[in-house]
Amino acid sequence: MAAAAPKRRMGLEKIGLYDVGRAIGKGNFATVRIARHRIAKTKVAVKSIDVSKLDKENLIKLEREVKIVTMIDHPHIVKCYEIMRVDNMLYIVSEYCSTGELYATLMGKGRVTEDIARKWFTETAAAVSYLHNKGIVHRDLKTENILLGKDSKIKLIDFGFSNFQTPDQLLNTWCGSPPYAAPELLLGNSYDGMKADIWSMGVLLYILVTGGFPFGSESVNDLKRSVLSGVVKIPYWVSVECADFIRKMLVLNPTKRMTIQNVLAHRWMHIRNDVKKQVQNLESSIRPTPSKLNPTIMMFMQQHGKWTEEQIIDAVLGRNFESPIFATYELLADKVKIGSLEGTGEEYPRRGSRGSILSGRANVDEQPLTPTISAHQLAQLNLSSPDCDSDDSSNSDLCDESPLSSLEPNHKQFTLPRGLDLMGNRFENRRHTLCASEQLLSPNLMGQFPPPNLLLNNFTMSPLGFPPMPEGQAAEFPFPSLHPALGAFPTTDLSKMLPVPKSERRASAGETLLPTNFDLQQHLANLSANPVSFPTVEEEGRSYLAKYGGKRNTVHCLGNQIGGGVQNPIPRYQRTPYAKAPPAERRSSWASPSLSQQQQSHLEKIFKDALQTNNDISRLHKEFKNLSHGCAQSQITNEGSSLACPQISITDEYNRQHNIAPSASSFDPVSIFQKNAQEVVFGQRPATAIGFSSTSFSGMSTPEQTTRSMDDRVRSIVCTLPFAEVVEELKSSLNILKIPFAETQEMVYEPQVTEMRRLSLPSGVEIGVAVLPPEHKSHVEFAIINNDSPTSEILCDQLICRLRMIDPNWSSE
Ligand SMILES: Nc1ncnc2c1ncn2[C@@H]1O[C@H](COP(=O)(O)OP(=O)(O)OP(=O)(O)O)[C@@H](O)[C@H]1O
Repeated sequence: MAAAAPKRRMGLEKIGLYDVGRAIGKGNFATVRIARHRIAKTKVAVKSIDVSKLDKENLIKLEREVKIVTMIDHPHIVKCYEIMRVDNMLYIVSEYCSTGELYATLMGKGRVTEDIARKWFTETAAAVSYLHNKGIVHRDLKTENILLGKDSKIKLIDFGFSNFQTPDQLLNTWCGSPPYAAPELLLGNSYDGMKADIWSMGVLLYILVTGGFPFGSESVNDLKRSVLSGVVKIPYWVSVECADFIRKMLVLNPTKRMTIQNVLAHRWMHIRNDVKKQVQNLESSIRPTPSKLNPTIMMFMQQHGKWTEEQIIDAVLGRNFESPIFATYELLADKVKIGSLEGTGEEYPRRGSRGSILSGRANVDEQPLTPTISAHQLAQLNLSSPDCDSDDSSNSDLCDESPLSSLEPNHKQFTLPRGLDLMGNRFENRRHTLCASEQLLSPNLMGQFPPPNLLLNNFTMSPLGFPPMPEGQAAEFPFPSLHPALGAFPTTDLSKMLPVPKSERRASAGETLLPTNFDLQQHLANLSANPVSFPTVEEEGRSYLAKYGGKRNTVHCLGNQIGGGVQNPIPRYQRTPYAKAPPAERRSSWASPSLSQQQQSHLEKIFKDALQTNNDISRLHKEFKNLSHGCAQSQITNEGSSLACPQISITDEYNRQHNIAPSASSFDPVSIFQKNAQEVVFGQRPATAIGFSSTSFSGMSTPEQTTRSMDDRVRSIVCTLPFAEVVEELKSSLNILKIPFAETQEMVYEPQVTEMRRLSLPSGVEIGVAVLPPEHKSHVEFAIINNDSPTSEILCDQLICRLRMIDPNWSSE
């Protein structure tokens, strides 16, 4: 039943104090993956770069990026927590924004209203103003480098091309993305990076309010021509103020172009918006280097991280980004909104006020050797992160079957409707930053740019899609040719945007990354020739089972007992009522509320019999038929056997999260069980009858109960004491601690069926006890499946300690 906890973190790589999961982004040289800090339990983004693959120029750039990200701290810039260097790899750990790129949002929405545009643009401008005031230029402002955090807050990322610039200095390196590049860059001139940023901001605002790019082009040369023409066509629905603003940012002559101060002062920015106050508030919310350290966090870190007070003080006040201590403190501080805890009089004094800088101890009050934390303090550490979406109590969306392949997972697993498929796969369509050297993109060589690519082909055609019809006008303009914006925007059918063939993705500097016209034609031909078809539910079920071997995440029954010796693909140590499979493999089983306890017991009994009588499941099959009789809302025929099991619903984590199938699919579990099932679940949750994996796209029934995502925070112990004694000990410990619990009895269907006792605590801790072969010892598992918190961890630790005390022969798995 149980295993050592680390082994359960399937698919999660451990780097430093992080469990690193699936990839969420890919850049020129970097892969960005989602991760979770093991102490703070905060989700973060980890950008990994293999430095051995970088040339000297890119190494310098990388070190500059590191320098810049560790010196900036702004509410609208993704915050860096830690820099790790392991072997050839460099990892930049930063706050995680789950909502994704503005680019993807715009791909879905098209243009946004001017009010929304104003909010996002003001936040971006505040971040750029902060950078420019610090003498930093971003040089790659674009919708792909703007993420949306919690509450749709803008978070600027990607400082790969940022640099320092003194007031009179001009820069020479060509970098950025062509559609956002200022004319002086396109011309290959030396340039003022700050003014180049303003140009990119002009393009950004244009995209926000129109849904398309301002300059059309068939190629970089055409783009250049279009930019240098000085003509910016702005559709009629854009307000006069906004059009004026855009034009002032897209001024060809950089010396006449707006500065960031002018941007913040433009009247469009002030419509229903107190920009000055907003920017001031933002600047004042930038946390200064803490003068005092939070005592609760200090104690928590001493207990959980086993660091000394001195180590913590040194790392935090020294802002040592290469120390896990600093990152842990900052992550915890962000959770408790440190500001609210400061000034309580209990703080640790800042380094500067101490007598001895070296020891850091002179003025520090002696703390108790074993610091204690009150429940109240612990609760504060468990607060959500105030700003970003980093707080999370589970690793549920960290893992994937194959972390790196997850860059294109859904493309393969689901057949999406045509438009969605092509638009939604941002990894295929997204534009990448070109990082060309000056020579490569010098005016003379620009004409020799590689073959036209789709992105550039579609500049005029609004890669973000045809501008949505003005509200209420759609009916009046049924045909694209009649669209009021037609004069300015040649139409493009976005559904025909072509995914970039892998072979053509650019790997590095200055490459073109998109397909040629030939590929486009081929693609269009294929589109009409092969209309997209959805797999049937059965096909999905079968293909999922074929792929994942019917894995599921709860009580197990060996598949090789059934249907001819297929080995259960899940190693014994992972087969636990609490272990979590990576999300790609995981699915939730929703049970039938109509399945009574009695019916369930009956099914269990038949199943047990089936195991003992040569795996004959015909009775079970019949039973399902009987069960389904009279409630056949969704008749599903599966190769001759017509069964209706509308209440046995299967969906998967991905569908649920992405609302693809808000409901689940139902299909005939018995037929699939006969052919493919490796495991069967009875009694996983009180009402669950049977569970299979599925990657269903088409939903049919409604989940009757919300699934609880299984966290992998599992502890375990193997006791030599009898099962009943272990259960009693746990129950009496909980009673002493005055912690209520619900007790349920379940069966674990191993070759030898055994009883399992489950104690469910309202705080989200689940304790399972079962006697398991081969030793027939009492295996106890503790899982925090909800509201992951240090308090829950401490409770599990205490109970484990208690069991160890009464059972000197205990062992770990
Ligand atoms: N903090 C984050 N939270 C969520 N997603 C992120 C985060 N940081 C990066 N990403 C995702 O990873 C992608 C690549 O990250 P980033 O732009 O930093 O890499 P890069 O190598 O500099 O990319 P490029 O070559 O496009 O400039 C982003 O576009 C974004 O989708």
